[in-house]
Formats: sequence, C-alpha cells, structure tokens
Amino acid sequence: MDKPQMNEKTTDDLEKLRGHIDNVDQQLLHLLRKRLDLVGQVGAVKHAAGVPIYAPEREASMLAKRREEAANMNVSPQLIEDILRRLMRESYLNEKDVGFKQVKADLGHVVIVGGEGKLGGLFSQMLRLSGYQVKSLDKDDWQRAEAIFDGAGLVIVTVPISITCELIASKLGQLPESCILADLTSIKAKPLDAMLTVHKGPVVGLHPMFGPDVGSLAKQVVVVCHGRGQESYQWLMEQIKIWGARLVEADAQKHDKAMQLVQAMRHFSSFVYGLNLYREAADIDNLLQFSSPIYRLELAMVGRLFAQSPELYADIIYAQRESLTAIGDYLDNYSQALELLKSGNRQGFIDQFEEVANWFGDFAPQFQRESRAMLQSVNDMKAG
Ligand SMILES: O=C(O)C(=O)C[C@]1(C(=O)O)C=C[C@@H](O)C=C1
Repeated sequence: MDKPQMNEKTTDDLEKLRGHIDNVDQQLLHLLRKRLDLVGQVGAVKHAAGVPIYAPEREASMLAKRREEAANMNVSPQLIEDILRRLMRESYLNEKDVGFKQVKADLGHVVIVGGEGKLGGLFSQMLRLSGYQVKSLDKDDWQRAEAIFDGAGLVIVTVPISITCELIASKLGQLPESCILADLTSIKAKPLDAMLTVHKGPVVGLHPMFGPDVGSLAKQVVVVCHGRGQESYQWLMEQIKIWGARLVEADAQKHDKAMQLVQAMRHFSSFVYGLNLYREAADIDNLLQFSSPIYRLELAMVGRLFAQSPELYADIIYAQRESLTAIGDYLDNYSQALELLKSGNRQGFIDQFEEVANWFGDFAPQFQRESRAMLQSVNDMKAG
C-alpha cells in the first residue's frame, strides 16, 4: 500500500493538534496525581476507622453519576466507567500502602507455616500491614518450631496440598488450646478434618480464590469453611474484609466438589491443550499472527499455566481422587461430540449446541458482555 502523502499544511495541522492533545494529556496526568493524593487521604481515614478498602456502594453511585454526566456531555458512559474502574484498581493499591486497622490487638503473634511460599508471603504482608507480628516457619525451621510457636495466637498453614494433612497431623498437635489454627489450602474437607483432629481449639479453613500476584485483596473472594470456635476467629474474618475481600462461607464438601470442575478439570484441560500444541509442533508466533483476540486470550490462559510451577498444578490436579471422575466425564463428552463430527451429523451438533445454550440461559449473554470488555482490553494492549 502506498504511504499517504503528507503535504506541509497537513503536517503543520497535525503537529499543532497533537501539541494540544499532549497538553490535555499532561493536564490529565496532574489530575491523576491529585486524585491519587486524595485517595491516599481516604486510605488514612479508613485505616484509622477500620473501614474496608473496597466500598461497593460508593463505587456504584459514583459510576452511575459519572455515566450520566458523560452522556450529557456526549462522552461515552462506558469510557468514563472504564477509566474510573482502572483508577479504582490503583486506589486499592494506594490505600493498601497506608496499612490497615488491626482488629485484634491482643492476639500474640501469627505463625505462617510455609511463609516463604508466595501465598504465605502475601498473607504475611497483609497481616504485617495490619500491625500483627508475623513469624514464618519454613522447611528448614522445624528444629526451632517450639520457640516459633511459643505465644502464637494464630497459626496459618500454607504448604503444598500433597503434604498439608500429613504436616498438620504430625507437627501441629502441641499448639495451646487458645491458638487459632487455619489453612489456605485449595481443597478444604481433608485439611479441615486433619486440623480438627489434631487441635482442640478454634479451627477455620480458608481458600483464597486468587493467586499471590493480585497486588490487593480488594474485590477478591476468600472461601471460609468453619471448623470450630467461630467466635474466636470472627476477628480474622473482619480483618480479611478490611483488606477488601469478600468472604463466601461454604460447606467444605460442596467447595471441594466445585473445585473438581473449577480447578482440576479446568487446569487439566488447559494442560492437555498445551500438550497438544506442543505435540502438533504448533508455531506460536504464527498462531498469534492469525489469532483473533478471543484466541489470543485463550492462548494466554493456557500459556500462563506453563509459566508457573508444575508442582503447584500437579498438586491441584491430584488433590482429590474424585477429580478423575470429572475429568473422565469430560473425555466421554469430548468423544461423544467427536462422533457427531465424524459421522457428519451437522444437525446433531446444532441441536446439542442449542440444548447447552438453553441450559446456560441468561449466563450466556452475560458472559458475552463480560468477555467483550476483556477482548477489547486484549486489543488495546497490542503495540506496533
Ligand atoms: O471513596 C472511597 O471509599 C475510596 O476508597 C476511594 C475509591 C476511589 O478511588 O474513588 C476507591 C475504592 C473504593 O472502593 C471506592 C472509591
């Protein structure tokens, strides 16, 4: 394609207008600085009062007002909403730096078993930001364990799933009865049982539904499976809410069943997807060249798995024997669907599609709307 011709006037006009745009962008930058400073002050007020970092009602009313004002100014309401949501993500990080109110000042210290792991590190940081003294106990510290546990008010176990129950049973039997015992494992029934068996005091199972790289807990979900003595660890739930997370109370068995689909089956199929690309010797550069944003997003979801630890995913996938059924069912459904294809039964495929679409119901259009925003972000990130 020929390069468009730029005459002198076009060049001058563009330069002048771009100068004005630079100027507006610089003003935006100053306004951003001003907003960040104000948010810092909000963070300090919230810190003093123990108010959660995430204020959903305020966000909803602010977004509704700005959308209305935007529409009146002939600015896309979605544009201002996108910008404000991005800014609020920044606020969560900013307000976090101020620290958080400490709900339980007379706790004694916290011990994080597996504190050198990434999730342990995140909880340790959040607890420290809230004024608690945190001691880490990792693989090489067991000979000093007695001293580390002495006077602890809360012990949090966050070690690989494959060794969690064993470790709880063999190492955590001597805690004082007043000490709270908690775990962050991504399965809940067995660790909860192990903790209840070995410890006479308060017990709670937690499953943070996010990776350790979130930056802030605002809007993240932490699943809570009650063990015993809720009144003793109610403060911990309040503390997690102050960090901005939403608590979802769940039955451990039900949670674990959901994990067979949400984690084991899902991660396993991502693994197979990657395995297949590898065996097909797919040229990723080439695939990216031809990929629509949705394919790119999918490739990113699969590829990110292989940027992480194989042990972590093995642990998640092997955690429950029952996941084999969920994964086996998936394989059966895949084979049955493949039969439709092999037999050239196009109408059969369409009928099956419609049956599933009906089952998804209102979720299908909701997911379409949500993914549209994600796909636009994927496109925005392209450079050059
Ligand atoms: O108004 C607040 O409470 C804030 O913390 C500020 C702010 C914002 O950036 O506007 C950030 C987080 C809250 O969820 C709501 C709003």
